[in-house]
Amino acid sequence: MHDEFQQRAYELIEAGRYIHGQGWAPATSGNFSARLGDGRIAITVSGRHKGELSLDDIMLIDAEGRSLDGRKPSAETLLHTSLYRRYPGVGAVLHPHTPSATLLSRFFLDELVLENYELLKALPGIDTHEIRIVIPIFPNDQNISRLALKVDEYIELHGDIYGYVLAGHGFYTWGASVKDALRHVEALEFLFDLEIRLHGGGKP
Ligand SMILES: CSCCC(=O)C(=O)COP(=O)(O)O
Ligand SMILES: [Zn+2]
Repeated sequence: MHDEFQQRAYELIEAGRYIHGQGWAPATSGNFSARLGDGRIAITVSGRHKGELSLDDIMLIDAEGRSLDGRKPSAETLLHTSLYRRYPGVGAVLHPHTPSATLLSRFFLDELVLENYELLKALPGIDTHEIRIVIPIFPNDQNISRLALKVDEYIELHGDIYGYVLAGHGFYTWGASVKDALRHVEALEFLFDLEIRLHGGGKP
């Protein structure tokens, strides 16, 4: 019987294999995390290849993002912890570097509106295509704590979001479980791709 850390870690390993297999985490890009019942967070060690993760590539941090084993967690850890802080129901955060999310900011300035897509029903609480959701696009920033603050302030001002894009970088989305978050990755990447094509881009 695996303990909770191992169960979440294996889910992240499997998600990483799938995400990399789709071409959504090239080289060592992307990072993934899952929250445990006691508030600690299992997260990918910084710089690891996300398609070839093993148990040793997943580590534990506290809710503030501090390493609990001396290793270096993802460079983008604070983007994960601020989402867990804001959303108590969130159990997993996934950050892929998909082609469409990376290209999106070349087509849209500071937000993407998604509406009238049946696939929006893959997102939590949505049961009709007759809905309009906004995916904010933030300028990329190497200062992750400043970026995390900017995302948090946006949510405070505009209300809940399903994910966000970092310009020329990738996107973040989350869910109650790793499985839910992965469904949101797939749905959003599909819709980003459609919007790019709709606005004159070829298949990225
Ligand atoms: C080579 S990708 C640059 C860093 C990045 O954007 C990323 O998602 C991976 O960083 P991590 O520290 O989580 O491995
Ligand atoms: Zn990244």
